[in-house]
Amino acid sequence: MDKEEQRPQTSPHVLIFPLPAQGHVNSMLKLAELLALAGLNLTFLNSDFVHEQLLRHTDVVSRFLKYAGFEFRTIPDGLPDEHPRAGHAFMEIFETLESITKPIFKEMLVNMKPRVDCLLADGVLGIAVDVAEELGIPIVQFRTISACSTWAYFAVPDMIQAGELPIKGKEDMDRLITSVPGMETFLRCRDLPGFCRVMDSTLQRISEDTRKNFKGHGLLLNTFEDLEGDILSHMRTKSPNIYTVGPLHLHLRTRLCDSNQTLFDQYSSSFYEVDRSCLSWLDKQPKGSVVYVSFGSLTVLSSEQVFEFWFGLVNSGKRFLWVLRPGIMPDEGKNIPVELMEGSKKRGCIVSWAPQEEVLGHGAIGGFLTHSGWNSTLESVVEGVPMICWPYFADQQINSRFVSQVWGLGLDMKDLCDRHIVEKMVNDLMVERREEFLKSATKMAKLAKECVNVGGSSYCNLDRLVEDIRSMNFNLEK
Ligand SMILES: O=c1ccn([C@@H]2O[C@H](COP(=O)(O)OP(=O)(O)O[C@H]3O[C@H](CO)[C@@H](O)[C@H](O)[C@H]3O)[C@@H](O)[C@H]2O)c(=O)[nH]1
Repeated sequence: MDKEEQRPQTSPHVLIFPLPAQGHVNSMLKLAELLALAGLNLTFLNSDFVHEQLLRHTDVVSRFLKYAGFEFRTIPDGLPDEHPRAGHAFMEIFETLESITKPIFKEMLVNMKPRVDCLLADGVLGIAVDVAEELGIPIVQFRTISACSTWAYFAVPDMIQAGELPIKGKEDMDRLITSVPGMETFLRCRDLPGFCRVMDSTLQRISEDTRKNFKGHGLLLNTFEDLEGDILSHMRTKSPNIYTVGPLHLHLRTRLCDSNQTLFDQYSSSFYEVDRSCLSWLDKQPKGSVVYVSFGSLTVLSSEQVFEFWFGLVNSGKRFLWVLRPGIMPDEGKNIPVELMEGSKKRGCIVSWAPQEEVLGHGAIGGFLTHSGWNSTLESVVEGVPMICWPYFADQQINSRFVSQVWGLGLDMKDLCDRHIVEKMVNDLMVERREEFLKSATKMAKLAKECVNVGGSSYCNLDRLVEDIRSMNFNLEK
């Protein structure tokens, strides 16, 4: 029996289309599994490149076989195989998605059987919105970033109109931005993404795509009301139909446990080989003593930057577990100073990719030095781990401001990359201000759990989304 015959006939068919990037595919796969558990028929559309990584490094494809109504399909992202798909070069994908992927996607949708009843597309895929509109298919968009970042992106035209953008140069960085409702008192120029610093086509595209997010049948966010309720209330004045369903990884874990499914910690959607040896190393470290360091899947660092972090970590005298992903440092080749090698041997563990969710949940972890990608931020929030933020690009700049200024969950290093600052911040996080950060982090972790439990806001919103998709009745006044 092929997949088409296995699909429950009474359920609608939803096509899920993520941006082909680790941070996007991770959360959309989790959402997909939640929807599969709810019995919807789903097609998950990966780029050929991403699908190959998943096949190589995970069992995710076989894992989804158990859902009768689930199918993976693939599509080219238009980039050559050897493209790094990281750092600022990643942005080139938006051009090839438009020129190469879009027409293929349209034809795929026209011919897909059974017919697609609803498109659940990544909110940065303007191409999906265009095609859905052209073919008259209902679309729910999913922004994989925080509500606060989405809201700041939405306000870009207002910032321009108010003369607050463009930023005039380095001396302008501490100026307060006052035209983003809800952030008037603390959002500075330096908290805006790099693309706001130069008025180019990226800024225009991101701003236009974000405006489109508020025009579909619904906007889905991987966040929870207790974390971002204030900003969400501003957003709801522009788009009443917002579903907050996060933290998705915790939500999925909870619902899988409820339905007695496979343990979540054995489930990876990594594009890299996961090195689980760091878990045995963590087992040998004292409780709360280790700083976990990871900059996600897209950050690119110079060897100078790597050495500044490394010296800062070693000089802090604290234990550390550091993920140095393949390709994170394209200019590697500099000799590593002896004191770094020795300091790392004594107190460090370096791996090329870690089982991050499990690492953050390990009792030995006391803090997280992060690039403030939204998944990493949420994973830290869920485990009650305080953060030092070193935002690299895009939404990360805003997330890090909220972590330090609004939620009190850690420190924001912003544009600084200096061994003395790293050392001081590690000491502040792990010793001097430890109690203060732990208190807020523990409280927020508890609220996150409540949101995804039966009756919690994210739990109810997911049920509402499934119901709305089933009835194809997106009440925009809800
Ligand atoms: O060794 C590692 C390192 C990371 N991860 C996972 O990889 C994901 C990384 O996601 P994220 O923290 O969001 O960072 P990026 O990979 O940089 O994500 C991109 O996508 C995010 C969601 O849209 C944005 O917030 C970021 O700015 C953008 O760079 C997380 O789920 C981590 O658990 C691992 O499993 N092992």
